[in-house]
Amino acid sequence: MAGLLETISGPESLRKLSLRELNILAGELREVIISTCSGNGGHLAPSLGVIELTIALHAVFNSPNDKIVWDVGHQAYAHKLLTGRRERFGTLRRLGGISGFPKRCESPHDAFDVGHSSTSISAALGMALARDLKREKNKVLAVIGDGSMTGGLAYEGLNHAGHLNRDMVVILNDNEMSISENVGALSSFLSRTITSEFVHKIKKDVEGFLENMDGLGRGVLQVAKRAEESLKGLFTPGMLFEAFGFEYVGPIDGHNIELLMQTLENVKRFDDAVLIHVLTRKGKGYGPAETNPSLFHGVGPFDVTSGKVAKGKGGAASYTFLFGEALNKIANDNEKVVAITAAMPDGTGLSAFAAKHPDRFFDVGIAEQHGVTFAAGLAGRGLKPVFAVYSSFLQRAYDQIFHDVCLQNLPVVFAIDRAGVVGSDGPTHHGVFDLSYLRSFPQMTLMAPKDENELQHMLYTAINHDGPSAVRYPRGNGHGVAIDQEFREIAIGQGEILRDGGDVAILALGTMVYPSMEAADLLAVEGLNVAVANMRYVKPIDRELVLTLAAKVGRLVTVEENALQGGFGAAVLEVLEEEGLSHLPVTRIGYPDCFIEQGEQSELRIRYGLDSTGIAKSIKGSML
Ligand SMILES: Cc1ncc(C[n+]2csc(CCOP(=O)(O)OP(=O)(O)O)c2C)c(N)n1
Ligand SMILES: CC(=O)[C@@H](O)[C@H](O)COP(=O)(O)O
Ligand SMILES: [Mg+2]
Repeated sequence: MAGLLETISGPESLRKLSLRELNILAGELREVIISTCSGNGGHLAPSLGVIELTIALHAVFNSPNDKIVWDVGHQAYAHKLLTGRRERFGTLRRLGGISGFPKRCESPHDAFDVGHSSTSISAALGMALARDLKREKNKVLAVIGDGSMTGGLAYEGLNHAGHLNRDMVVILNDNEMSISENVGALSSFLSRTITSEFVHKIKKDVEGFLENMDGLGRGVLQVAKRAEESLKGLFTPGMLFEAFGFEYVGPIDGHNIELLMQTLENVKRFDDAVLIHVLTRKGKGYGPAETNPSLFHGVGPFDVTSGKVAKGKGGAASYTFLFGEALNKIANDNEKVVAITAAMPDGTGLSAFAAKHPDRFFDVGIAEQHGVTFAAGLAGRGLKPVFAVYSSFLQRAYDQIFHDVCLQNLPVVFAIDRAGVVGSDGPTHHGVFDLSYLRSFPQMTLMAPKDENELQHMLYTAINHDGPSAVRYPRGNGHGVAIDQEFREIAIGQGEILRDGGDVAILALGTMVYPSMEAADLLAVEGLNVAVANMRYVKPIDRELVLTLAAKVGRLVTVEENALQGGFGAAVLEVLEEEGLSHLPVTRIGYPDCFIEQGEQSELRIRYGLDSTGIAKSIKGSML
């Protein structure tokens, strides 16, 4: 590692450096971030894009007294390196290591925990208000990307902040990218810099013209200038933010440390709500990431020289890919099928659908709430919307699922990807609550496939079902099973027995079916006869199957990749209670009542006893 960075013990060290040294430091930060991400994976392109901005922020403001709130937080690697985490940076995103996102428990410089988008303005406003009420002195800054500005929550924050006009700064980091290309009217509005330059030129020309006209009074010049200002306002991004009550500064070059520092120093003196519009390049300084910022947005390990991303573990295709394939095929025959993503066409496997059926594909931006209600509108008019969404991001739209979909019994299909633990992104991103939060809604049909072949049949079943439905499946590879060429419906609410046995019955769901079968094999070696059922549906649950196994075997074990609170096992307990069978011994295996840390998916499943050995161990323990 190069020399300057090693001398930085905290942000205060930056203030001793010359501009030249700050620029050298930017290069060193880039090197460390690229090399660490090449081994650990991570959000490389977003972090490379804000290195100069991060240096300028920490050089001008006084964190942790001043509060810097990063939106999403996936761009905060330079911030981490400058705020005392250089030595631990090699553990980024690893089990037991530092988080890929700001975390208050990790450092006093992390003002707010993040991972989900568009929260920064609201959180920063709360901090500004708290400061004023407590008569403290500090500055509060929110750093938000143009993609995150597509989320409605950002406007709720802007609306309130502009109205209160407290001393706070919003920095809009505009790189014209979300994970993929940014979408929506706002994004085209923000990129009107050419028009703004054009207007600036007109302004200069008009000024020159008026100044050269003898006989025109100063008043006329001022009126003309005001007219030019309003013309400028009509054409520049500033108009929008000024309408919200913010002072608008920019757009400025987000890779020019000197300019950034000057601007921040100026703004530091204001005590109003100010928005600084900063233009940056995603992936800045690393060729492969600049060329392909989507790939390097959140990337796995890669070779630094070639920019080649390491092949995964190989083997079977991912659930995500097979979902996309199946949806494409279903949509070929059913023109009512439309697909929706909230800014994740690649991550959800919908890119192929977008290419094939562009008129039936909708990227709504980072707007899960809108995505759900939009889907409800489409369904209400006879279409079959499939909203492909990560489990943890769908949490955003809880009320829309209730009020706009379930209450009206509208046939919206939720294709819930990243259900279960997701790995290195950690607690903000694990999808371990969807069974609990969806199961409570009347009219909802909720299923989880044991493998990728069952996923395609479930998707087909959901699309043909006349009511709300959800299919949840994990991040990562399928099992490599054969994929049927014909779709078939899987009877709603019907599970299947995969293995008979008389000592104990495992009722397994989704990703836990195969490890449960393996656990049964392990227990067989020890003389235990274990039945295994693939329950398929959490709602409606297969009551008959639960009761049959309860009667035949008498000892039940439920296994799910969800929080135990309110999950699939809880649904089984409810059935038993309703049937007067509460006395039967039941062991529930799933995630406990805590937030699950970051780590490889396999590491976490082992840690929480959700691998075959862990399941076998719990079962043996329950029989002692
Ligand atoms: C609620 C929510 N939905 C989706 C995501 C996934 N996501 C993470 S970053 C990102 C794009 C953010 O774009 P922007 O704010 O412009 O930051 P950039 O990566 O361009 O720096 C998305 C869609 C998320 N983190 N939170
Ligand atoms: C920061 C963020 O929310 C996304 O970039 C997320 O990390 C993507 O996760 P996947 O890698 O599972 O698509
Ligand atoms: Mg962006």
